[in-house]
Amino acid sequence: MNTEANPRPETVIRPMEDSDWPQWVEVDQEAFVDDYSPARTDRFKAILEFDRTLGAYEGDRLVGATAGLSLTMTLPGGPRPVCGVSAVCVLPSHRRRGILSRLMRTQLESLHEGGEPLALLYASEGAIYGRFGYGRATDSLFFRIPTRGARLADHAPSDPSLRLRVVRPAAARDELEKVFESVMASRPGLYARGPAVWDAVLADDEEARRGRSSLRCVVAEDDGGVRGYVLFRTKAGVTDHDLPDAELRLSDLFGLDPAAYALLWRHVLDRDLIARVFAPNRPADDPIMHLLAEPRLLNAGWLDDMWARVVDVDRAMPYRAYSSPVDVVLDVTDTVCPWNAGRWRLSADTSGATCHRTNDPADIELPVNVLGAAYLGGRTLGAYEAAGVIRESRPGAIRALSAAMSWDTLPWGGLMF
Ligand SMILES: CC(=O)SCCNC(=O)CCNC(=O)[C@H](O)C(C)(C)COP(=O)(O)OP(=O)(O)OC[C@H]1O[C@@H](n2cnc3c(N)ncnc32)[C@H](O)[C@@H]1OP(=O)(O)O
Repeated sequence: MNTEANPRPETVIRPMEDSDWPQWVEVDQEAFVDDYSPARTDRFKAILEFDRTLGAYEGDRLVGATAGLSLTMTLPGGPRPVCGVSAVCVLPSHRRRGILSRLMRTQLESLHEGGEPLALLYASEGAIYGRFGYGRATDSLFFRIPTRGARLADHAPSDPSLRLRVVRPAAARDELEKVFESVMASRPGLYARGPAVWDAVLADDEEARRGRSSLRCVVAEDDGGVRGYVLFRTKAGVTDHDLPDAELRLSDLFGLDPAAYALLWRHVLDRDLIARVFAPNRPADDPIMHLLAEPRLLNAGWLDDMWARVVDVDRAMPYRAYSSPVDVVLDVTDTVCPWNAGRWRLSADTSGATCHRTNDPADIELPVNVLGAAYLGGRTLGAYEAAGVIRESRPGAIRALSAAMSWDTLPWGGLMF
């Protein structure tokens, strides 16, 4: 018998419907402590797929939610469908009652029953998702480069056939999309941007500006067409002594080749009146690190980028390519998705991989998070061994798995979803 004076209604997890949209916006705004303009709300809605959402309901009242996005992401070996997890929120009055846990488990069960074998997300806080089997898979760097003295080294590539063109971003949209589509396959983690995502990238209302200039675009091109582009905003400023103190905040910078890439960096570092270039989201192996004559001027900082979750070990491990041959028995711990727990033989070489249940003795014991962390190719597994997170019973097994799963170029998502 329930003896509480005001018993809590039962919380039910089910997909959301279009009519729940206003409630969702309210829960989201409360949870993220933010107010959204109608334009931003519309952009958010356009990216969502209602049949891939889950809501936590008390009666008809929405108190928590999550969304799955059908993304095509470059994995080691090429672009594949994956599930992007986004818009996770629980009403502040209902937090720490296990609602997120139920949403996460239900989402993973439904992926297990017929979805993609890999889920990825950007975390609002790094301490949340490890408990659900996600591993930190990609890193991003931020640079705060004082432009005074920041020049490219003499070895930086250049191509006299290249020229710059200042253009309104919306007018160059087709060309930007083409450049992005061409570079996407070159880096694990980059994912295809559909029309709604491009709308958001190029959004230029007051909320998108957040106190900065309108979105600017410069393309690098030759007679054959556009070979790269940069998108940025600026924040005007002068010092007390009337010296230029404006900041240029970079969003996208993509080049199809080293010369176009270098020219775009040259340009942003050399704009008149700009005192600093702030590049808040760059890959961990950004080539600019090898191009600045004085690399210390990068003033780099380091953040987590995407977190990855292997939904099904047997489907996910052959879903990507491998850099070198490996044959190992993995003993996986996974309390959230028990179907993954136990021993699996992973056999892979550069032509493909298989992953099957086995009773053979384990070579490596590891939590499922580490498979997610290493999945996109950006982790060396020796560090997890040194941290006591994984163990080998066959000498050399961890090194072999690490070499096989690592990938050149390092993974990076490029744009939060
Ligand atoms: C992919 C994305 O969308 S990331 C965005 C996530 N959303 C936000 O940050 C918005 C603001 N926060 C919220 O909406 C909520 O507080 C959430 C979603 C983070 C957590 O929801 P809750 O329903 O409170 O989580 P739940 O009660 O299931 O907690 C499960 C466990 O995670 C822990 N946990 C929850 N949130 C956090 C956090 N922010 N930091 C550390 N631990 C956390 C809980 O303490 C609990 O631990 P336990 O199992 O050891 O007891």
